[in-house]
Amino acid sequence: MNSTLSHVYRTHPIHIQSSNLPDFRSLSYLPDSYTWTAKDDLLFSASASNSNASLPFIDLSRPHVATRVGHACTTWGAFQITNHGVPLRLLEDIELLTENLFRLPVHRKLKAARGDDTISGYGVAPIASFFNKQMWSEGFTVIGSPLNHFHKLWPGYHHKYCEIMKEYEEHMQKLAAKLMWLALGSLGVEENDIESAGMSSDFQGAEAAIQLNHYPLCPEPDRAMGLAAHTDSTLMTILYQNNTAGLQVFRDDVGWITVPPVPGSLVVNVGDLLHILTNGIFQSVLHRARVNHLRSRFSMAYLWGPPSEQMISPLPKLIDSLQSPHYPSLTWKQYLVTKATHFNQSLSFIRNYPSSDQIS
Ligand SMILES: C=C1C[C@]23C[C@@]1(O)CC[C@H]2[C@@]12CCC[C@@](C)(C(=O)O1)[C@H]2[C@@H]3C(=O)O
Ligand SMILES: O=C(O)CCC(=O)C(=O)O
Ligand SMILES: [Fe+2]
Repeated sequence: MNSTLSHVYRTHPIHIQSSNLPDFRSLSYLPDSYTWTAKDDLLFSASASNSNASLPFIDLSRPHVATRVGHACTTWGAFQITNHGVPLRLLEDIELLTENLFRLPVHRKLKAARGDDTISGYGVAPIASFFNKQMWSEGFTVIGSPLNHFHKLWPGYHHKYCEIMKEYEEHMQKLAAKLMWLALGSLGVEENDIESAGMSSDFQGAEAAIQLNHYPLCPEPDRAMGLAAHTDSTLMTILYQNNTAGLQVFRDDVGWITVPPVPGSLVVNVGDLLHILTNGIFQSVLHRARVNHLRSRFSMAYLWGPPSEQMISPLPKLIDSLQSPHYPSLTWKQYLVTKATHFNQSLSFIRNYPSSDQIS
C-alpha cells in the first residue's frame, strides 16, 4: 500500500487525544464524556426503522449480478456479498489478528500510537475530532506497510501478521476492482470511458487504507456510540464484521437499519468518490456502529480509492447534454483535506463548486 495518503495529515492534522484512551475493561459505568444525546449528534436519536427493509444481499456467483449491484448502489449505497472469492481462512486470520491486537495491554498498543504527522497506527477514529463526546471504540489504521508498527506490538511475531495483512490487501484490491466494474458496467460505462478520464481500466495504482475497529463491551450501550454516523471518503469500502451485530446504515425514507453479520459475507459501501464519479447516481451510504453489553465487536474495513494524486470528476458518459457535472475535478488527497474540515457536509460543500477554484 502506498503511504502518500497518510501524509495528508502532515499539513492538515486532525487533532485527537490518543493519550486519553481509556482502558475500557476497567469501566463498569458510562462516564459522562461517553454519554451521547441528540445534542451531540443530530442523527443519534433518528428513528430506527420499523419497516422490514433489509440491505440487498448479493450472491456474486449468480446471473445478472451487475444489475443487482448497480441497483443496490443507486438505492442504498451499500450491499452484502457472498461467493466473493476471499478465502474464509483469510477472513478468520484477519479477525484473529485484529482480536489479538486489541487484546494487548493499553501500554503496548500505545507503542504503536498514531504520530502527529501520520494517520497510520493505534488511536481513536479520525472523525473523533468532530464530536464533543468520545466514541466507545478504538482503532488501528494501516496505510503503507504495517511492519514498523507491528514490530512494536509483537516483536517476535510481526512477520506472520505482516503476511496476513499483505494477503488480505491483495484479495481486497482484486475484489474491489471487480465490484467497481460490476457497478459501473450496470450504468453502461466501458473501459474506454474510464481510460479517457485518465484512470487505468484495471485500477492499477489504486490506494487503500485498512481500518481495524474494536468496540468493547459497553455498560450502557443505548447511551453510547461506537463510531458516529459518517460516509467513507473512498470509491468503495469492503467491510468484514465478526459475528456481533452493530453496523447500521441510514436511508432517508427508511431510517437506521442494522446489517446482520452473516458468516463469511462482506459488506460493501459506496464512498463519496464513487458518488462524485457517477455524478450523484450512486449514493454514498451514511453508516455508524452501535455497541452492546454482551459481546465485543470487531470490524475490518478496506477503504479503497484511486491513486491519491489522480483527478476524479463526474464521468462524461454519465452526464447528459442538458446537465452539467455536479462536482468539480479533485484528487482523493484534496477530498480528504475537505473532509477533515467539512466532515459530513463535504459533498454539499463541493457540489457545484467551480472546477477552476482551489478547494480547501
Ligand atoms: C484514507 C482514509 C479514509 C479514512 C481517513 C483515512 O485517511 C484513514 C482512515 C479512514 C477512516 C476509517 C474510519 C472511518 C473514517 C471516516 C475515519 O474517521 O477514518 C474513515 C476515513 C474516510 O473514509 O474519510
Ligand atoms: O464497524 C463498523 O461496522 C463500521 C466501520 C466503519 O464504518 C469504518 O471503519 O469506516
Ligand atoms: Fe465507515
